Amino acid sequence: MIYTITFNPAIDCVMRVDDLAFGRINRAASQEFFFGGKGVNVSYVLSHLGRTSTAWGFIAGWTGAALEAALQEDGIPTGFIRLPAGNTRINAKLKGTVTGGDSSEETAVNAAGPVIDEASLQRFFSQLDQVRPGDFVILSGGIPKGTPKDIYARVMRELEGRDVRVVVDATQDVLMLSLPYRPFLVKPNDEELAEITGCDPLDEQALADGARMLQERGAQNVLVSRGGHGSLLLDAAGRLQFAPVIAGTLVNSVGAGDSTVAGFVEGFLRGTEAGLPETQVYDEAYKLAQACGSATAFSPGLAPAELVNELLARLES
Ligand SMILES: O=P(O)(O)OC[C@@]1(O)O[C@H](CO)[C@@H](O)[C@@H]1O
Repeated sequence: MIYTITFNPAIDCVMRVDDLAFGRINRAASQEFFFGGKGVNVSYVLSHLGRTSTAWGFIAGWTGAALEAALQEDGIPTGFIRLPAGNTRINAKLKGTVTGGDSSEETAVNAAGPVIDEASLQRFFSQLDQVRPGDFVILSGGIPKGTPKDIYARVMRELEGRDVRVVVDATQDVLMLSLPYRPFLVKPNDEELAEITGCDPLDEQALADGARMLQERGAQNVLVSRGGHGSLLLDAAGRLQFAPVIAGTLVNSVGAGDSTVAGFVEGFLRGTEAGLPETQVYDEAYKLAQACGSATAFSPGLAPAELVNELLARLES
């Protein structure tokens, strides 16, 4: 089983606004709602690829109830802990031109989200008893204010010795503190890696050094997404590869990184299930990761299966 864990899920309100300016009323040309948060997005992309995962994490209030109902309606099993107070956050994602500018940009305002109380955290830790050998646990996204920065590390400590592969998609201390527990995959983007290494901007050499540092500290596979510049993978077999971006038109970058994570996990499972040798398994995982990330970037929503397959075929040709 794959469990995605989103400590701070969100309803993403995506609005197209042209000539955006502070200090006045801006009118949106379009508005769409997506049920998200990083782990939830991973669950959605996995389901597009035909793989079942269970979405865990914390929800609150009417927004949380709406998110849970939507996932269930979309066939994604859930096991969220309901917090006693607050509401699951609504994140504003604005796309369009800013006054004075001529190119379209993406601006996000991510809300803080509800506080996770101690009793709910305890319930969550009891839930981890359900995780079995061979399972994947994907810890994705930011944590609400007041949640200890070593929370992902604590989850991993709890799962230690159970033959569980853990993926960590987090930033700064939350990521760094998880490394001694040997996460199967970490996926910082280049900006996050720059924050960690203190080296900005990162050229290819600095990116490679940063990835090696994360591996030396414990990560098994390190996948660094670089937006329009492609990505790099330092795999568990010690091979470093840079991949250029797949050609296409950017429609939406929200969730592209999460789609990359989903693709890597699904590709790893497909390769393993097919009995491929280790290095080929990572090659398959990396290709599907790229195809899924780009399929989301080129679509209004998350990685449609048809486009994923089309891009994968392009990478394989
Ligand atoms: O605040 P976090 O948890 O870092 O990021 C949350 C978020 O921006 O990540 C997803 C895209 O990756 C969105 O669905 C969501 O709004």
